Amino acid sequence: MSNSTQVTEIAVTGETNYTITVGRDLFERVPEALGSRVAKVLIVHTSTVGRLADDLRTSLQQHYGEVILAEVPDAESAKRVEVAAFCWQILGQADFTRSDAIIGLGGGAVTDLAGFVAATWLRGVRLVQLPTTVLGMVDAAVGGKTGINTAEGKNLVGAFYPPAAVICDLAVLDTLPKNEILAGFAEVAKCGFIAEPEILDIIEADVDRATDPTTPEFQRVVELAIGVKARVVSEDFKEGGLREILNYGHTLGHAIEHAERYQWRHGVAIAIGMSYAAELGRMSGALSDAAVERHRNVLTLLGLPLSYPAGRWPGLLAAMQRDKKARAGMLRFIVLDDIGKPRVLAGVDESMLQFAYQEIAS
Ligand SMILES: NC(=O)c1ccc[n+]([C@@H]2O[C@H](COP(=O)([O-])OP(=O)(O)OC[C@H]3O[C@@H](n4cnc5c(N)ncnc54)[C@H](O)[C@@H]3O)[C@@H](O)[C@H]2O)c1
Ligand SMILES: O=C(O)C(=O)C[C@@H](O)[C@H](O)[C@H](O)COP(=O)(O)O
Ligand SMILES: [Zn+2]
Repeated sequence: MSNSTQVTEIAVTGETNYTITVGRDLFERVPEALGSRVAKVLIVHTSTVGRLADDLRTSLQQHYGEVILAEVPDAESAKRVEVAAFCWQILGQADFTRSDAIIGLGGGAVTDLAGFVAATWLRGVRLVQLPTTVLGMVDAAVGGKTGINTAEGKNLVGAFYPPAAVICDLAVLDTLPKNEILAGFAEVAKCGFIAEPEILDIIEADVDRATDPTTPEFQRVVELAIGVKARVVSEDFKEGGLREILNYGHTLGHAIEHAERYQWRHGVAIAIGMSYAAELGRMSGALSDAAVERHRNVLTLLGLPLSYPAGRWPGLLAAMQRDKKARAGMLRFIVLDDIGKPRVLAGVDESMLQFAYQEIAS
């Protein structure tokens, strides 16, 4: 078990090369991550991490000519084209060039937006991600998927755009409310289900320690989850195949987020999506009752929901048709044959989809 103050570096390789650093009190490394060519820096953040943004700006002003703050609306309200346009306007008015840089400082919503702005400004400027939620650290900020939502659905506009570096400073989680930590653990558990059962063991052994950012168990599960993502992204950056496994629970989960008008936390919706995917895995043949029960147990330990109202099925089915994994109008899901054995399930009969939904409907 690693010491909670140790610093770990996890490499993403292949089509792209960068390092994810995990530890405590790491923000002094930001100038090194930005590099010496940079003259101006834009820090995209929400008011919830305003103090961090102010402190970071003050420290970066010793190194760079201009450090600008862009405060954006909270949570999913940040992932709108109007907010991207607000950032583009700041960049334009500050004469940002290709040798300048953007920092995403916040939860997954901010890092998705900041990444998208970095990918699109002048067709790409340097990006450093400083995630401040568990979900951002294990997932959103670390894999180079960037994007915003549209009225029709989640993440429908975006780009694959790698960061130059990701710094996961666990100390910034001191202010993160417990319900946000637990929502982020949906993606941690996802990595446990699809690839790394040790994560599930640690959660089952002592969920309070596993979800307490000051413990070695917490740093261990965060690093294991980042390791899963880094390995997958290194092999398949642009989601030609393997990367789809990171979408476990997301087909229904994204439809629920849409149905809830993006007022729910992503991880909470994904928890229900994984409970559904487990039922589909059982019905499509291979997943054992015990493995389905393990999903329920782990998600319940984390205080995450497993079910959604029965009457919402028609709307969810319509929203799922817009899932990025669908091909020629045919829905595809990630299901498990066993814990750690994901596969694509395609061409499923609508009646089976509905039958699986009945198993999780409240
Ligand atoms: N790009 C990807 O690969 C990827 C992966 C997973 C999720 N996502 C996206 O990430 C988003 C969800 O991210 P999230 O769960 O971090 O939600 P979020 O970004 O909405 O943050 C959750 C809440 O925590 C607050 N917050 C953030 N850091 C804080 C801190 N240190 N102290 C106190 N409050 C803090 C935020 O202001 C917000 O209110 C979704 O839009 C989802 O689609 C993207
Ligand atoms: O990194 C990936 O690939 C993922 O699928 C990770 C997901 O947890 C994440 O929510 C991602 O944003 C989903 O992407 P989408 O393209 O299905 O919207
Ligand atoms: Zn996700």
